Amino acid sequence: MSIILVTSLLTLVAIVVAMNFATPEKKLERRIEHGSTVRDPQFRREMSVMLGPGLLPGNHVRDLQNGDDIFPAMLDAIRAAERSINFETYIYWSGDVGRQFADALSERARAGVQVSVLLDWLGSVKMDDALLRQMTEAGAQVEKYRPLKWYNLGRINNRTHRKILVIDGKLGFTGGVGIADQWNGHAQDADHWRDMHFRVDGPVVAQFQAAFNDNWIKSTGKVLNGPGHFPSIPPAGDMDAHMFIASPAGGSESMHLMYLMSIAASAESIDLEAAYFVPDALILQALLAACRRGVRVRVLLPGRHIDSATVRLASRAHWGELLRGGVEVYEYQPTMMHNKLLVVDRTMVSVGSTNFDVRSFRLNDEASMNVYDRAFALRMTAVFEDDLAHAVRYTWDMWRARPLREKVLEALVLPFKSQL
Ligand SMILES: O=P(O)(O)OC[C@H](O)CO
Repeated sequence: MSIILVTSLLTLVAIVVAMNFATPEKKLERRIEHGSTVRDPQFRREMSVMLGPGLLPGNHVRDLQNGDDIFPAMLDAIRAAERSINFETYIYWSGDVGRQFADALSERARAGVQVSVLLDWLGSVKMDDALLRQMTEAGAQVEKYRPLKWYNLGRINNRTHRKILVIDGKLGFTGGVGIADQWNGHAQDADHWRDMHFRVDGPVVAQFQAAFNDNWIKSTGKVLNGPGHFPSIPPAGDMDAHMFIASPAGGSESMHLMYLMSIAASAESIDLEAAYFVPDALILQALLAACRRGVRVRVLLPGRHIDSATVRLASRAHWGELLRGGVEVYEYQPTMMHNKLLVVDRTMVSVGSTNFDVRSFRLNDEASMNVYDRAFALRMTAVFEDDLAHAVRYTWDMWRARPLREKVLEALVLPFKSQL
C-alpha cells in the first residue's frame, strides 16, 4: 500500500514539474535570408510592425558612459520628478549606489510623487531589506518580480532583466547598468565595470512607460495611466526610435528576431559589444553568412575580468567557427565590459537590457530600444572604436592553442548554455 502511495506521489510531482517546464510553442528555426538593408524603408517597416510598438520620430538619445555619467544623470532626473517615477531593474544590491537611489526615490515619494519600483526578486537578493523598508515607509510602492513560491517554480527561471526608468512619463533611461557599486567610476580598474546607459527624450518614452506597465500589471494587477504617466510628449530631436519588449509569457521571440533580422539586413558592418555572448545556431549562421557576403563583423567581448567563468567557457566554444568564418573577435582588457550594443551599417543602433545569449532571447523579460539615425550610429561607432582601443584581438591561432583543460570544460558547460 505504501509503495503505491509513494509511487503515486512521485508521479504527481513529476507531472507537476513537467507541466511547469513544458514550452509547447515553436521557436524560430530557419535562417532569415538577406533582403532589404537597414537603410531600406522596407526593413524599418518590417521591424516596426514585427517587434511591437512602431517607430516614432522626434526623439533625442544621449549616451551616458560608465557610472560617473550614468548615476548622476539618473539621480538628478529622479530628484527633479514632479508627478511619477517608474523604475524597473534587474540588479539592485546594497551599497553606496543602492543607498543613493533609495534616498532619492524616498525623498520624492515623501514629496508626493507617485513612485513605483519593480525589482527582480533574484536580481535583488543582495539588497538589504532596510532599503526596501525605507522606500516603502516613504510612500513608494516597491514590488518584487516573481518571488520564489511553491506554485511558481516554472517561472523561477524567467526573470525581469529590463532596465527602465521613466520620469513624469516623458524622460526615459535604459541600457546595461545595474544598481550596485561595481558600476561606479569610469572603468578605471577591475573593481569598476565598463557600461553604458542612455537618456531619452521624445515620444518614444511613452513606449518605455508601456514596457514598464507590462510587468507592473503582471506583478500588481494594476495599470499606471493618466497624464502623470502618459503625458503628451513634444518632439525633442530628429531620431526615429522604438522600444520593444520580450517575455516568455508573450513576444518571447522579439529579441532573437530583432538580432536575426538586423544581421541578415547588414550590408557593410556589424559592430557588437556583448557582455554575455552565447549565441545559438541561427545567430552563428547569420553572422557567418554576413561575413560571406563581405560584411565586416567585429565582436567585442569581456576578457579575463568577466564575472562569469561559465559564460566565458560556453562563449569561447563558439569562437573557433566564427574566427574561421572571418568574424573579428576582441577581448576588453581593463575590467568587466557589461555593454549591450549593436550597430549595423553605421545606421541602426540597438541598446537596452538584452544580452547576446539564449537566456535573453528565450527566458528573460527584456526591453531594448532601436534607434535609426546616422549621426547617433556614427557616435556609437566612435564609442565602439574607443572600447576597441582597450581590447586585444583574439585570433584563430590562439583559439586552436587553448589548453586541453579549457576544451574539456567547454564541452561540459555547453549542454547548459541556454540557462547561462
Ligand atoms: O544580467 P545583466 O546583464 O544585467 O548583468 C548582471 C550581472 O551578471 C551581475 O553579476
